[in-house]
Amino acid sequence: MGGVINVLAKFTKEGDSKVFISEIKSPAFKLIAMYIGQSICTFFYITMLSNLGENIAFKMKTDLFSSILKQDIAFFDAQRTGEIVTRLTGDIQDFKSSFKQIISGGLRAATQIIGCSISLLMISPYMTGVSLLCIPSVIAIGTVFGSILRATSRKAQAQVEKTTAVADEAIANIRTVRAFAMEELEGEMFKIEAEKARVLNENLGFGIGLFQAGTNLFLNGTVLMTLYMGGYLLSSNQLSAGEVMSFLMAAQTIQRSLAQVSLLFGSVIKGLAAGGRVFEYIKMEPTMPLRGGQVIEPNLKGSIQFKNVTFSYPTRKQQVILDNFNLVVPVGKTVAIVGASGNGKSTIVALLERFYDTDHGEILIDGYNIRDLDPSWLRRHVLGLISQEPILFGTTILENIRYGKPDASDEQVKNAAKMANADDFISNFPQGYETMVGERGATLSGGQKQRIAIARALLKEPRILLLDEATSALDAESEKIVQAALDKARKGRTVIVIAHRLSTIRNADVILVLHRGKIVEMGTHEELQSLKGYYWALTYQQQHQPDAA
Ligand SMILES: Nc1ncnc2c1ncn2[C@@H]1O[C@H](COP(=O)(O)OP(=O)(O)OP(=O)(O)O)[C@@H](O)[C@H]1O
Repeated sequence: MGGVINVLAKFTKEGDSKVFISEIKSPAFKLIAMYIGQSICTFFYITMLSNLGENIAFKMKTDLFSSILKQDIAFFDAQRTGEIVTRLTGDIQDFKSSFKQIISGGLRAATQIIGCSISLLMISPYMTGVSLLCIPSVIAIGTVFGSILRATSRKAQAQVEKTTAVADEAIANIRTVRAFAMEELEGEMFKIEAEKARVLNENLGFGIGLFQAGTNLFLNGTVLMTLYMGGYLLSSNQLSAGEVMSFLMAAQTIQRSLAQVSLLFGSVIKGLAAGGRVFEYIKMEPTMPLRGGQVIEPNLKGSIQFKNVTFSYPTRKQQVILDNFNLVVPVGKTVAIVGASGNGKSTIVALLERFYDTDHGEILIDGYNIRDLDPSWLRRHVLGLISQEPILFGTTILENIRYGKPDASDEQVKNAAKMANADDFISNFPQGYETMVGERGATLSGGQKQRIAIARALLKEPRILLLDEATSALDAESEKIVQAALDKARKGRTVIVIAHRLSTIRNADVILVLHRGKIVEMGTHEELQSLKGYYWALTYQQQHQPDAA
């Protein structure tokens, strides 16, 4: 009452009203300033945390993708696309969310624990020592539990990867799934894998729940112990009531913060496992780098030699595909390779492209061992591969052809299309070269896709053309048009043709018959016919069909 009277008395004196108002205003202003300050800090804190998380995720994503693109073809033989894509998407997302949660929750908890521990120490070092005894125990339990749960988390994420791979394959091959009426079975297969992932994730949740419950019990026990000890120290006059109260308040804040830390435990587990999976791929070094090695200027001429080549695929080492294989293709000549299915014809092309390295022997182009040449340069400037199933990208025809030479002008693209007998049908589309081809070229016929693929390969003006069953998937009519395009493309180039159809192989300079990784016959069509051996047997049926040749 006296205070109020004193304040009112101040009013009576002229000029003192300003002092009074400033006394009232000053705390209010401080409070408002504090609130504004807090909002600004919150804004910066959230924005910065979000930026940090996004930048880390961006860096991981780009590093991971470029690392994946660099990997040996053998890596892709062993992994399913869906599994690889899960690491790029799901794992990085998990890592990012865990990272943000750990930083935001962890920072708050850590500052509270440190601040309150200092207050506790100042009030009673003895009681502090006893109360904080629990922390090392929580850390010890957390470490043991953590390693067990991290393994479970990795298993769960690997299972999610498998589940995605099943879905990815079914969606990518939806026409085959539909044609075989396998929708229900695919759905069932997905369910089985998803079920396994659910169980593993539930186990993980169970483990995390157990850890959190145990930690909470432990922490609450510590608060009880503090109460008991505080009562004892109060009754023996070693601490005042105020000190005990302050101690309890600070101890409870620590307890709440530690409970918060234990809640973050799940995120730490998930984040570490997801990060581990991402870095496993980022750190992986391919055995065959994309770049590095000799670049021959102006260009190679294109003679090819396989010298005592022995090769097995890395994923199936016990099966020898080429055994001491020898082959010479002079510059500008066309060599056709025939043989029953599975005899290693496509393997020869894969080795020339350096998708794999030979186990023994060497492959030479113009006398240069291809291991000494820059692989990217070799693929971009020397070799042109056209395979049975041309893969186009879901963009325009123009961009698909330009894929062969990214800096090619529209005119060069058009010329390549003309050489591939593709310009006519492209120009007949309402949007011409700007026509979108759909995913993997789904909106084009087989013959049209193949001619775009030929144009794409011709655009880079390769010295060597590798035609791996380039016309096998086409009907007789489309085959004729594509074959005419290929005949034009062959001129002035060294060509290796792998084919079953007589019409494709009979004009080759030399025909080789491959049997179990070895050349068993070699000669022109007429020479091999007269031998009445493997070649004759392979082509017999076609010769007796009127439209085959
Ligand atoms: N990526 C791979 N990983 C493991 N083995 C493979 C791989 N590609 C092919 N093979 C195996 O290598 C052998 C030769 O295959 P290749 O494709 O070279 O035969 P091909 O003569 O071209 O057959 P086709 O005429 O049927 O195309 C086959 O037994 C095949 O199963």
